[in-house]
Amino acid sequence: MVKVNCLNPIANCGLDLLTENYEKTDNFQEADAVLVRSAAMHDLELAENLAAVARAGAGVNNIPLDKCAEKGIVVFNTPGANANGVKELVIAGLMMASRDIIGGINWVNENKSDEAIGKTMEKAKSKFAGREIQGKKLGVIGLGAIGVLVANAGNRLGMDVYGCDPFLSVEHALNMSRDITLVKTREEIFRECDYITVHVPLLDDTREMINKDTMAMMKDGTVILNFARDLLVNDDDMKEALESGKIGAYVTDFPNPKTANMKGVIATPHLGASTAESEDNCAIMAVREIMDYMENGNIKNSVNYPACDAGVCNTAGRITVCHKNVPNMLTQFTAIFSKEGINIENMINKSRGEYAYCIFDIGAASTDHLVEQLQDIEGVLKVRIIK
Ligand SMILES: NC(=O)c1ccc[n+]([C@@H]2O[C@H](COP(=O)([O-])OP(=O)(O)OC[C@H]3O[C@@H](n4cnc5c(N)ncnc54)[C@H](O)[C@@H]3O)[C@@H](O)[C@H]2O)c1
Ligand SMILES: O=C(O)CC[C@@H](O)C(=O)O
Repeated sequence: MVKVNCLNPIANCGLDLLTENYEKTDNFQEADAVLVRSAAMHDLELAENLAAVARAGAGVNNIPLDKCAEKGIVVFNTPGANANGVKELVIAGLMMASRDIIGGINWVNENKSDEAIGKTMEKAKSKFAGREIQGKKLGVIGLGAIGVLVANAGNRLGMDVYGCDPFLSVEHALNMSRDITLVKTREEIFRECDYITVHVPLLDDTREMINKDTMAMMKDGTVILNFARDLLVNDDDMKEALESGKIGAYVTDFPNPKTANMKGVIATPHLGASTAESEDNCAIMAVREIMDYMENGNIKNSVNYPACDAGVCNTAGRITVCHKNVPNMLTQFTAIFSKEGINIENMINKSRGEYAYCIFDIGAASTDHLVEQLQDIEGVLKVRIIK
């Protein structure tokens, strides 16, 4: 029985895929697999039995990826599964920053008892006048699942769209409208655009990419949209830029104690992926990834181990090994099978940075004795019997 712990609520349509071989547990420490959304995992103790963590979403900065890799715990995410939900909220953000929709709605609420509201509003409305986005320049930093959808939507809304992504994948490039101008550096976006939206993961290279120096390059009144992570922006510098008018508005899905109370900020409470469709897509993808890993040892969409797919095992046994990507590991593994007189019928070994993963399909049923010997090799992080 595989024990699954959910650190956040996960949509039922995903959990319903779990068969009778799986059991939900409220105890994180006894889980073999964990499903998580935004819960912070950095301070959690990782038990020996934990084999997999699936993030029902894109960002994995709430998960200690290296600590997991070091313990042979494979971490998955669900690329693209919530991208449309975020894109739609970004478009709402573009509109809210351009037309004073919020000021207007607040005015109606404040004046809802006015019998003559139909007349008074005609006088009041000039306070809430805005500008149109058509013909304005939109800069998209990060052209991944979300960035490409935002760039294409901006283009369809008549915006002049610039995009930047030093690691642009072929898949995303193929999905991008040819009307979008690709630039090499984010500085070109900072200098050119009226609206700048960031869709990058939070990494050392992207942390506080919107700061005093980069905002100094921007046109006066530039609108910044941040539906990625709050730490991509230096909040103190943003406050100064909003006060001086350098930045016209800061739209963020990640308010914190500083920005929640900052003049010029339009904030939503991390709502980007909070749609029934996104939650369902993420839950289904995350559960399928966990099931394929637990049942077959296959890895798809991992963020700390290489992709590895051996299909369903049709030999007598299958053993998987998470290990350090260092010389001489395979020789030591195969020596053990050879000593036990077991034929390796199929074998896949893949590496990713410091870590590697091996699937052995063997001609005999796997035994605890085999696992113990493999586990004793220096550099081996986790060994699992699949069959
Ligand atoms: N508001 C929400 O609810 C919500 C929902 C989903 C994702 N997110 C955030 O949005 C981020 C992007 O999500 P996604 O699904 O598009 O992920 P993704 O992995 O598909 O795309 C990220 C893109 O950023 C690019 N990138 C990395 N470093 C870069 C750099 N220095 N400069 C420019 N581009 C760089 C990558 O090449 C990739 O194409 C996530 O990491 C997450 O933090 C927020
Ligand atoms: O799970 C959520 O609600 C948000 C997910 C989002 O931040 C992500 O990175 O995918």
